[in-house]
Parts: sequence; C-alpha cells; structure tokens
Amino acid sequence: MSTSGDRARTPNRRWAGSDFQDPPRTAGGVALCGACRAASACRLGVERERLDEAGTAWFDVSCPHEQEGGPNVAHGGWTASVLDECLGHVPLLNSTLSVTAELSVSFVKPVPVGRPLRVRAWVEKREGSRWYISGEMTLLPGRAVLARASGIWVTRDTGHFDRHERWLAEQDASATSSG
Ligand SMILES: CCCCCCCC(=O)SCCNC(=O)CCNC(=O)[C@H](O)C(C)(C)COP(=O)(O)OP(=O)(O)OC[C@H]1O[C@@H](n2cnc3c(N)ncnc32)[C@H](O)[C@@H]1OP(=O)(O)O
Repeated sequence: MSTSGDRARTPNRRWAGSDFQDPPRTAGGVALCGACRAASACRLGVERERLDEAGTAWFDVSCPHEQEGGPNVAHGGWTASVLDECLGHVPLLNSTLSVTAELSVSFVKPVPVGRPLRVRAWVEKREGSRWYISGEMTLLPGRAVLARASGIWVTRDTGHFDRHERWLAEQDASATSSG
C-alpha cells in the first residue's frame, strides 16, 4: 500500500524547470497541468488559448457533461476551477510560474454544459510578486456574461513544489513522532 509520502517521491512526479515556464501544450495551445499531461487534454474543457497583442488572454472552453450540476448546467465548482485555470494561465503565457493566492468568483447566470463558451482574462496590476488578474466567462454566440472572477497570483521559482514536498515530509515525520 502506498502512503502520501511514497506518492510525493514517485519519480514521474518530478518535473524539470522547463516544465513550468514552457509546459507541454495541446494543439490548441493550452498549457497542461500535472494530471492532464497523461490525457494530453485539459480535463476541465479548455480547448484553445492565446494571448493577444494587448496582453489579454482568450480561451475557448466547454463544460464537460461529467461536470453537470443542476440539469444541463455546470456545477459551480467547475466554473470556479476553469476560471482559476484560465486566469492562472495569464502569468504562464508570460513565461512566469505562479500559484493562486486568492480567488473570488461571481456566478452571474447558470452555465450550460456542452456549449461553446469564451473566457477572457487580463492583468489589472502587478505589485512585487503579486499579479492581480480579472476575467469573465461569456456564452457564445453573443456575449452574455455568465461568471466573473478576480484574484491574486504570486510568482514562484521552480523550487516551490520541492519545498512543499519537504514541508509535507516534515509534517508526516512530526505526526509520526507525536503518535
Ligand atoms: C504548467 C502548470 C504549472 C503548474 C501551476 C500550478 C498552479 C497551482 O498549483 S495553483 C494551486 C492553488 N494554490 C496554491 O497551492 C498556493 C498555496 N499557497 C502558497 O503556496 C503560499 O501561501 C503562497 C505562495 C501563495 C504565499 O506563500 P508565502 O510563504 O506567504 O510567501 P511570501 O514570500 O510570504 O509572500 C509572497 C508574496 O505573496 C503575497 N501573498 C501571500 N499570501 C497572499 C494572499 N493570500 N493574498 C495576496 N497576497 C498574498 C505576499 O504579500 C508576498 O507579496 P510580495 O512578494 O509582493 O511582497
């Protein structure tokens, strides 16, 4: 039986530095996170992404049917997740690794599953290592706003996840020693 500590040390969990700043992408240009690399597709349903000349990021998205909450509409957790993903890709599209520190989501209208949607995301301001990013999800065709989000992303160096693994091992060790 594996433990959480075993999983953290599994060699295929190790990423090279370039995996963070220049991650594998789909044909639609979508940067792939950990578990989506094996599937070669974004499991949240982000199908295409691009950064325009003005610095706005555009995403073609569709809510997968398995993310249905109410009848024919997305679970709110999907809406929050995909906005976290899209807004968090703005630093990545600028070759910068960051993690979400804060995220606020307004659920304006129910989000239909299996329909083409668009997410637009932009930088409001940058202060120190903090990127303040906003975005919105709209229905296609047309431009009805379904959800809005804003948050703070904090830039990290590529040692972030290794430091986390060491911290986790310390937590496990102290929990074991204290019984
Ligand atoms: C290709 C795919 C690549 C993979 C991308 C993966 C993206 C993710 O995993 S996102 C996952 C969800 N988010 C997380 O797991 C983050 C968990 N939280 C953390 O790791 C930490 O709390 C972290 C990094 C945000 C801040 O760590 P901390 O030790 O407080 O850092 P610290 O050095 O004190 O602060 C760094 C900066 O963050 C700011 N900050 C910290 N927490 C917050 C917060 N909650 N809100 C706003 N700002 C904050 C500080 O003010 C500081 O700003 P500055 O450098 O401008 O003075």
